[in-house]
Amino acid sequence: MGFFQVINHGISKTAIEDAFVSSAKFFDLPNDDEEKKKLTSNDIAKPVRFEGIGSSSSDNNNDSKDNDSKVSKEFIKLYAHPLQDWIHLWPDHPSDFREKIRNYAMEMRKIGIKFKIVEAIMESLGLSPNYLRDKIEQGMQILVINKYAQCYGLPSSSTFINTLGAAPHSDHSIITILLDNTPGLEILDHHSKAWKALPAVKCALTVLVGDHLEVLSNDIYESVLHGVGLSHRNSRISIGSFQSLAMGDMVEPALELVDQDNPKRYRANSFEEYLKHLSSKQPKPYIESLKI
Ligand SMILES: O=C(O)CCC(=O)C(=O)O
Ligand SMILES: [Fe+2]
Repeated sequence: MGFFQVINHGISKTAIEDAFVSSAKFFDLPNDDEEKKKLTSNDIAKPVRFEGIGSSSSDNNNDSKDNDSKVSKEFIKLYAHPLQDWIHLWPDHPSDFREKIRNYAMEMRKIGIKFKIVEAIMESLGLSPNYLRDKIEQGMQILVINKYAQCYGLPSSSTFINTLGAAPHSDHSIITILLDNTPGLEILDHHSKAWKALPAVKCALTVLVGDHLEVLSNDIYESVLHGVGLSHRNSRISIGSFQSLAMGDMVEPALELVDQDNPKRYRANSFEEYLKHLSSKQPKPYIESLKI
């Protein structure tokens, strides 16, 4: 279905809790706070940027204009690898933001790349566990911290079809590792074509298949359409760690997965190209634009 959940991952509870507390403190700063004002931008190419509630751009490639107008979330996007290139651009208050978010980013990188997740995915495809290892290690990591507004007066069964937190989209990444402080993510089940709420497993990491994994696996893995509804119960914070190759590195179907019966289904493309696609505001989802 394009995602899996990981438990017993060994990431310290403190690192996770600290990242959520520090993120909440950032979002709680008043909107005319200097730091927020300085980082506010809807230029998607910016390595660090904040967007407050009600703005009209989005980092998701197939949020439609109609959906955008209803979206009720704010977020901060942070390039996070190589850390030393970016951390000085991150907010420096709340005073512990850089430290706590850096720790979190490093934990996500460790579990995603240095340990088993990417390796296991490569192995499951019949590729060497080290496939693209160096490129992935030197690749990009982007953190997106989202805060969804609490929405009073909603029926408890409301879904994002009615009231959007994040419009349906797939991520551009190879994988995205997500954590949230309250449930809300829904995914489209390819088989039944129904939207389903993700199982709420305490402390589980949710790993989403991104477009670039669909490409490199030549359609064995399919990236997952996902979105977020708003809750009447409480506001929600989620932190996604997007793992990709470097900006200009080309991603294409692994040659080992291409033969006469399984021709190449996608053209080679890069993260840089994805950004261009986003800025062009084409309605076509990025992954569709890559299909041969
Ligand atoms: O908030 C979530 O659970 C999902 C966020 C998301 O899909 C994204 O930032 O790309
Ligand atoms: Fe996403």
